[in-house]
Amino acid sequence: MVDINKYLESQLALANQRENKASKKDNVSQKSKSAAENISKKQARSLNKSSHKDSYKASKQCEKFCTEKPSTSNNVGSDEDCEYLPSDEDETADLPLVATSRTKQNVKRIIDDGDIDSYNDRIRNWRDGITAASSGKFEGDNLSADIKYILDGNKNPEEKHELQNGLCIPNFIWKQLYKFQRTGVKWLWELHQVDAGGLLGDEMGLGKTIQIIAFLSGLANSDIGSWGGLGPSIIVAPATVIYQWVSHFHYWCPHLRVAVLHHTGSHAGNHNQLIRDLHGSHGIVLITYAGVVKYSKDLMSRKWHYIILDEGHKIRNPDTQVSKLIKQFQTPHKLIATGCPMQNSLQELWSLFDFMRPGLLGTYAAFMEHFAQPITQGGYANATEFQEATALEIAKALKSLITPYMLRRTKAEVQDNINLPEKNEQVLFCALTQEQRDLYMGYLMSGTVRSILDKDNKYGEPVRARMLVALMTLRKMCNHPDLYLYEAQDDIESIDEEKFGHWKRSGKMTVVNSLLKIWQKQGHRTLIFSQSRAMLCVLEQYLLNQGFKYLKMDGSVGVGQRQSLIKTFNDNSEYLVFLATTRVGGLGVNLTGADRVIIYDPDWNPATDDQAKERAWRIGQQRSVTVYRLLSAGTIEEKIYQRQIFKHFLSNKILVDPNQKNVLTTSTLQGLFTLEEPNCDGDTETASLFKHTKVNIDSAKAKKDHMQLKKDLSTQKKKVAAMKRMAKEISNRISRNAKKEPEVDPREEYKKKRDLMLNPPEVVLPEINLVDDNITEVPFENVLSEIDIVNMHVKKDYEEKLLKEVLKKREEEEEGEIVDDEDQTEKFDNKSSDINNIDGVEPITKNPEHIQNSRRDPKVDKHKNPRKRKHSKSESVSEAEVENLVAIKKVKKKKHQKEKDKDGKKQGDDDYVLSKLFAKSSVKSALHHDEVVGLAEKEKRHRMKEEATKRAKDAVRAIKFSSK
Ligand SMILES: Nc1ncnc2c1ncn2[C@@H]1O[C@H](COP(=O)(O)OP(=O)(O)OP(=O)(O)O)[C@@H](O)[C@H]1O
Repeated sequence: MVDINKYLESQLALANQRENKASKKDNVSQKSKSAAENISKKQARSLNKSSHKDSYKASKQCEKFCTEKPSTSNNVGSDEDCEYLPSDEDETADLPLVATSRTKQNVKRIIDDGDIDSYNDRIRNWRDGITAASSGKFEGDNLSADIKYILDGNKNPEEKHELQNGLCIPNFIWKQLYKFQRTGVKWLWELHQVDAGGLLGDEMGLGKTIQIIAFLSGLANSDIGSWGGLGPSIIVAPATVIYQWVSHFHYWCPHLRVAVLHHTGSHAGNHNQLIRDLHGSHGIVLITYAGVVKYSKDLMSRKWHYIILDEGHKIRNPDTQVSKLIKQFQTPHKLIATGCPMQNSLQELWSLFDFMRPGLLGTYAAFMEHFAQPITQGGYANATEFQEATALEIAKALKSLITPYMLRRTKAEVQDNINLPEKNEQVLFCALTQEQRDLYMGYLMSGTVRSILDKDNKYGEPVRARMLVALMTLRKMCNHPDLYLYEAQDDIESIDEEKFGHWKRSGKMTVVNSLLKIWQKQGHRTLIFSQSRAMLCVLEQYLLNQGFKYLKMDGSVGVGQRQSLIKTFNDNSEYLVFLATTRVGGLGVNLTGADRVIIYDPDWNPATDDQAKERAWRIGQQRSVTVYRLLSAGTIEEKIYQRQIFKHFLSNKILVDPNQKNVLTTSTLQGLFTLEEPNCDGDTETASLFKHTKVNIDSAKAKKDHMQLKKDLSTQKKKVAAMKRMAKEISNRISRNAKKEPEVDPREEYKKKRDLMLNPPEVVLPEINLVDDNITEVPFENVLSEIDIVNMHVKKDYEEKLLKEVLKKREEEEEGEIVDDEDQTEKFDNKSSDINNIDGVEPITKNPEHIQNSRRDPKVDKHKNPRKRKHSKSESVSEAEVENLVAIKKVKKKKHQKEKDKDGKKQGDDDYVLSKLFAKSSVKSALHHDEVVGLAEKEKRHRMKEEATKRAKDAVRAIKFSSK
């Protein structure tokens, strides 16, 4: 007989063994398991409490755990900083004026014209300023564009530039505009004349604000139309940039009254009174998107001339209250300004056009069926050939439908005008720490995740809500284990404050730590963006501990103070870091004081991250910019990045090139809830998908470059020290002599300088505008793109021939360059093997195309600068005819070489930083972001096309000229 007790005991022992084996196999600690259990219970409770129908509420409930951390207790919760939520939820908060103590320092507020007395004071000061500037006595600091115009030696600030059909733009603005911005103003004027709405979609940082202000100022200065110029208008903008508009208006168009309809505005009293006053004086109401919801009834009770939506993609979701309300405004003119007209899906484009050109894209249902669906379908990598062909044709049709009402220029297209410094953008795949890995795995095995992946859904809860919560939890772990553990903890007392948020416990923070330390030494200033306020607090604590001086901007900083905070950072180089949430600090603002950007965590919406990084790389930036997007390797963050790439592809297909090819397939639900191990090459999924874009580092060369740079710096330092000594000696001598010589009156000095400014020695100024507005008749549809004009007039085969010629010429030039650089290439080849010997770094195969690209410097292409070309007569003469020409070429070549060397060093700087990170194994691999989203390739093609087009234009001109 079998002893039942013995049998049971043996079974129990076996079961225990199995369990132990299993737990050994899943490699997850007890701490991780209990944290996952705890959090699963808590999340289930919070889901039960919230409405199951509303997944958004559920995810917010979860988010609360994070924002309730002790270190953030002084912060006010705000929808602006919705942590980790898909970004279709927008900033809608009407925030009270609260600022952390650190942000209060040195911050001077910008005052709008809501209060009539302060408006009158400002106008009086401005008029006094004009008088003072005209008589050479201006000493104030309230500089406006017209005063600067006088100080620059121009006598009459009333001079105007007249466009066709009578729009008069003050010269002090017109002369400041870049050529492409002038085209933008003309385009706005064309739209105005045909009563059409439009979308100014220039890439971020190209001065959409200034183009709109120049145009409005033109209207205000011209007696035209039923309003006799500019009528009362509304500008809707995100809270963070509302005061940026005020300061831009005060600078460029000082006489206009612009008032902020928001509780931070200077107007005290009834808002209806303010609306009435502004309406009566043809002023401008500046209002936030949340403000439109609040005051829509009062605003809509009057007729307005213009309604302009800055960052108009805020109405991309047609179902939100704000979109619906804004579309009810019946103004004759409607404009949208946004650098990201399409972010996630085609429905967004429909929504924007539904505001400014209702009916153009049909009804929502028809658009989705006939346009959106086939284009999206044809975009997947597994689409059939027919689906692809259909998508291409429909995308082309859609592009040509919207083109007349949308003007979009990229930075690459206008680089010759604006001369932006280099930008290097990379995606760094950071290793998780052991603790993060353990927690991640533990949570993947928890009940919450199991219930999501359960096909039968026997748990009965809405999957979307649970999924959002689970994804947010994983993202917290990727950022820092404590964001998760704090939430999982039952007992807050047990939290070890010493260790809480320590940088060594997070892979990405380890990378940040290394980056900041190197950059501090190199004299760079950094913007750090995170989706999450809790993460910002962890980062803030780190910065405090390390003694880095920083400023921080999130939803808790009052709307009225944000602009001043930004100015403080830009003006004071003592602040090394600017911390901001992506939603608050990433939209519309100018943060050119920094030249390094870290995007700490990716957003589902690529435009949110793109917006953030563009804060530094924009007009006004003097230094080359490096952007690092941090991703935790193998985690949910990689999947988010892959979604970003797909969305990029979709918007490029409509806005840029319908022929764009996709590389990604649809991802599965299971795929989101995995932790991928690197493959045999050490790459995770994304890195191996985009292997061709991998960053190649010659660590030995990087080190050498770095040492050289250091040496240069120390030589420079020595030179500076010697110069200082000399300066001291000279100043001693001067002070000895000073007793003998009469003192120079500083007023006399100033007078002399002013006289020189007012009557400068005669210089022949280069003519900037190639086309005279008064004599050129440019039909409306053609103002959109000069390239299109030529394309329409020039035969296709002729174009192809030109293209071939250009390509041939390029090849020849490149060959020349390659021969020049052969020695260097050899060195590169020999040393590139060094990096393969570093621990934790996978072997890197050199991509010859990448090396070639990095050698090519578009800035030095002599055909690129139309201004120079116009005045360089020597170019039309052969070298043999003009002796000096060779010398000019040589000089140019030297300059070319110098610029190349400089860029090489900049690149070396970045390579050095990366090689350090690789050496520490904190970064697994790195990709070139621009190449991943296909932009680099596109830019290359664009430049080629541009060159061919320019030639075609010249040819057309030559033919016209010859027939005269
Ligand atoms: N012609 C110009 N002269 C001087 N500064 C300019 C000019 N054009 C633009 N800028 C400056 O460039 C910066 C970017 O301009 P602006 O904020 O208008 O860009 P944007 O296209 O609206 O960007 P975003 O899409 O990010 O809001 C500003 O600091 C602006 O003052």
